[in-house]
Amino acid sequence: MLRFLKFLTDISRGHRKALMVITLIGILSVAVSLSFVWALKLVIDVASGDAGGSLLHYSLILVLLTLFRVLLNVVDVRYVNMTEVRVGNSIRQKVFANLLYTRWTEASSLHSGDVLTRMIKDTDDIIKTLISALPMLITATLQLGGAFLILLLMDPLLALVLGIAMPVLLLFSKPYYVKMRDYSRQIKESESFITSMMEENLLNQLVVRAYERQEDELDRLGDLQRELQRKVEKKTTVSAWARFVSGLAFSGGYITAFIWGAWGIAGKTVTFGTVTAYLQLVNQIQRPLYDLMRLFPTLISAQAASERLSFLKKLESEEIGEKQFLAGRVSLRVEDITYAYGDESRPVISGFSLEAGPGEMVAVMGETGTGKTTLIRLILALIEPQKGSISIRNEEREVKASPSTRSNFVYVPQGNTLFSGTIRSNLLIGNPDAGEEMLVDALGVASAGFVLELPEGLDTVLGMGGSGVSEGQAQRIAIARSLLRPGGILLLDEATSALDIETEKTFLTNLKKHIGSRTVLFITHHAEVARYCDRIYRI
Ligand SMILES: Nc1ncnc2c1ncn2[C@@H]1O[C@H](COP(=O)(O)OP(=O)(O)OP(=O)(O)O)[C@@H](O)[C@H]1O
Repeated sequence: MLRFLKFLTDISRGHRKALMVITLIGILSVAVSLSFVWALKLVIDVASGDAGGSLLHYSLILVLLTLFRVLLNVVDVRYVNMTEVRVGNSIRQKVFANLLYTRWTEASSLHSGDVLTRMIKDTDDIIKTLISALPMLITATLQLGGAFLILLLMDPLLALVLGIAMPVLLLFSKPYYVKMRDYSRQIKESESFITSMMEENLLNQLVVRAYERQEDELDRLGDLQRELQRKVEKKTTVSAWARFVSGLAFSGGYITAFIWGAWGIAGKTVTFGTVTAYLQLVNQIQRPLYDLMRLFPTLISAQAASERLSFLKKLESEEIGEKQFLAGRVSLRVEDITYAYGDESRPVISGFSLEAGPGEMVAVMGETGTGKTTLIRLILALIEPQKGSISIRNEEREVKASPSTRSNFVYVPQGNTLFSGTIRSNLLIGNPDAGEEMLVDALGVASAGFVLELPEGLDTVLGMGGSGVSEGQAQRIAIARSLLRPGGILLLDEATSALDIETEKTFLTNLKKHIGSRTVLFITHHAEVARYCDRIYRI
């Protein structure tokens, strides 16, 4: 519980003033409601002759209080809605930023479907708690306390009789709390599974269709949904039982107050006004109690959500430090490196060395699974070698590869890595300041001149994953994007795998001609690529 409160305190930083205003509006509403009860009693007592004073005067107060209550409600809704959006945006920004800077090893082990569920659904639970549940917890407690105090002043015995119901409810709450928290966690896990499963299917639609897996996948979704339903049913049963007990207590309270009042009127010990006030007060005790009961599941769900979001927030970030950009002619040196993903007795790369200098094209070849992509990850300092070192140097200095030297590399990963949007916006990722001429030149070197022949040219809109162009075309746009980035070392991981031999040759000839003082490292299976290189390393 303490951890939950600490999480809420941290996450609400920057919004505490807004949350305080919402709580104050709530407190003001409570004060108005309690004053309303008092005014109601006076109006009826004056009307029935049990008290002196002006009926018009008290009626006017009653009307004004009603108007004020309605007005407060409108202000509250507006303020709550605006704060909801702001808090939601800020939580998602913080979590998303953390994810973008998380160490690669941790980030790559997360399932994006699970992460999205946490960022969307769990964040919603936290927002609901911060904006509605916590202020309501305060106002409901105040309303309960205030109404109880007035009742105590009016009729201490009735207040005590009704007051017994509360400790009974609290006694009941503990086992429910534990059970509901467990079910909430399980429900959230199930929701994550479902989102992950659907997301993976949408990403791999082609495989699903080609392997005619639609029915199987729908069955799998059905199983996961049934599992979720079972968990929700269990949670609902616990919560329904809690509602039943509390409902009995609340209704009992109302009937008690009503009969109490009727006997009081019969025995002439209380006035009509007092009985009306009793009933209003019981209502004002019941309502916050109902609210508190309703808050229970929300708070429990939010506690589970806070644990899941904390996990994302606590992922270890990379220490990027100040960027170390080496200008001019930059070379790369890999010295006797060894790397294992987990078990250090089974390294993926062992004692590997490599040199690549400015103006050189160097190839790293090896069978599949021998660690070529791992080498790129090491060069980009996404992971660190257990032994050996990787460094880059220009004429002035030599620096060890680290996240802060990443700006010196231009990387073309395997596969289609284009974003949805125009081809222009994809190219500008390489260099946001690139002008039209630079874009056209880069497309030329990458043998991607076809872009300019498209009806919309650079402004052709691509779908998710660059859909709208072929694999080979996407690869060439990705190469053009990389050529625009101002780093001294080009890392091309199977970057020509989807090109036909002629296009590949044209591209390699172009690249050799335009490489200038850049250092190029090819990861490749293609003998053709290796033929254009100055040196070949086997891994
Ligand atoms: N994130 C990871 N965690 C654990 N093992 C990994 C991870 N990524 C790769 N490996 C393992 O490391 C080995 C080398 O993988 P890598 O992707 O570097 O090979 P590669 O030479 O690039 O293969 P390919 O030519 O097929 O692309 C493989 O045995 C693979 O199973």
